[in-house]
Amino acid sequence: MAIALGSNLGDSAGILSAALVALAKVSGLEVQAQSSFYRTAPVGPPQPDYLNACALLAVTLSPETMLETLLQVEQQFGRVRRERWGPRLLDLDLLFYGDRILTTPTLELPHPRMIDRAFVLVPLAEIVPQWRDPRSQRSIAELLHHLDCSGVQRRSEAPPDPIPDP
Ligand SMILES: Nc1ncnc2c1ncn2[C@@H]1O[C@H](COP(=O)(O)OP(=O)(O)OP(=O)(O)O)[C@@H](O)[C@H]1O
Ligand SMILES: Nc1nc2c(c(=O)[nH]1)N=C(CO)CN2
Repeated sequence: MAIALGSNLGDSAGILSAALVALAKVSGLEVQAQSSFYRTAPVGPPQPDYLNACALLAVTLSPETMLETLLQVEQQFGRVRRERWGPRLLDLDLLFYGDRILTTPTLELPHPRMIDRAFVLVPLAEIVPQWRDPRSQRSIAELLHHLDCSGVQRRSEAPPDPIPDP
């Protein structure tokens, strides 16, 4: 499964890195790959630029438990829910879970807005370029073809793949 990370308040690079460390400590969850960090123009109301990234996770947790885990890590980093699409210290979204298509009152998979967001698809293409949207069957490259990527700028190299514990 994959997640998107975003922050546009505080030390965004430190927050995204620390959130990935916090997630890697959750039992039943392994961070398999993470993208570079990207500075991205805000979508929605006027607000500071975001730092965005994506990560690929191997999990034994259900989609619902994963969503709860992401909400807990958001709260750990002091996220206060205010206006929709407004500024935040940390936003974690579940992008997809295998090729499951799911709609419950609290969780929709794949994330319904991810295919319209260059700030999600550009980092995602780095770590899972072969992914296809199970609804439209379109590849990331096909989806990106229709999007304006001019507001998405790479800020850091992806770290090397994690060395497995002995
Ligand atoms: N795939 C998903 N990933 C994360 N949250 C989801 C997903 N599908 C539904 N939700 C629901 O959306 C709720 C609101 O999420 P959030 O506050 O992060 O929205 P947002 O970041 O303002 O906007 P967006 O969802 O467009 O990124 C969550 O509490 C969760 O129940
Ligand atoms: N560039 C960018 N814009 C956004 C982002 C984000 O992560 N990056 N998140 C939002 C709330 O989901 C609203 N707007």
